[in-house]
Amino acid sequence: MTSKLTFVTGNANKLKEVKAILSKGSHPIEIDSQELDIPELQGTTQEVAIAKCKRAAELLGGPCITEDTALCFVALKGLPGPYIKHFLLALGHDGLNKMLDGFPTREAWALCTFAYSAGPGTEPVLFEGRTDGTIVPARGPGHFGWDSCFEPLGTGSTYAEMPTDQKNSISHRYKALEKLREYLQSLAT
Ligand SMILES: O=c1[nH]c(=O)c2ncn([C@@H]3O[C@H](COP(=O)(O)OP(=O)(O)OP(=O)(O)O)[C@@H](O)[C@H]3O)c2[nH]1
Ligand SMILES: [Mg+2]
Repeated sequence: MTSKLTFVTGNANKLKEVKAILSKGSHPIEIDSQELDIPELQGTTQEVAIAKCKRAAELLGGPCITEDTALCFVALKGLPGPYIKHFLLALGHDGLNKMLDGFPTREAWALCTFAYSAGPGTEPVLFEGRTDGTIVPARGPGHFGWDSCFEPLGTGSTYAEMPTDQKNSISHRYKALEKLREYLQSLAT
């Protein structure tokens, strides 16, 4: 990939993880970032991702990637999903836990949806990554969203308690980015 790929996001924590993940591996990818204020559609995670990426490419006038993260509760049939940002802001970690009191399961999955646009007027391509886990009372530093109350299956730690490299090797974001990396490599060959 000659010119750097632009990641349109307003989230510094996401950007840090995306740079760390894409800089590794046999075909490292360097990215630039642009913070554009793009209204987020209501709809499925795929609809939200496609609409955001289309708008980002139009505003940029060129190719870009965007990312949407959803935190989906099994007991709530996948909600809050792409609306987790608003639930977290309103309820905090305790509130997210309390939402599940009285339900038979505290299982959840983190879903990351990257969208790649080749430029304005083109249909974005989606790459999804999913990590299953459980919603738990917050443990670990609280500097990234709901990381401290999501415990990936079989790890015994929340994302927040994990060393960065460990999270970046099992996360929803890592899984989605590996699919995006493969796709970008196929474009380059
Ligand atoms: O604990 C976390 N671990 C993660 O790995 C993670 N990835 C995203 N998030 C948060 O979940 C919401 C998604 O909303 P989101 O995808 O629209 O992000 P955003 O609006 O912050 O950025 P962007 O849309 O400009 O890219 C936002 O509150 C993000 O902070 C995470 N929280
Ligand atoms: Mg957003």
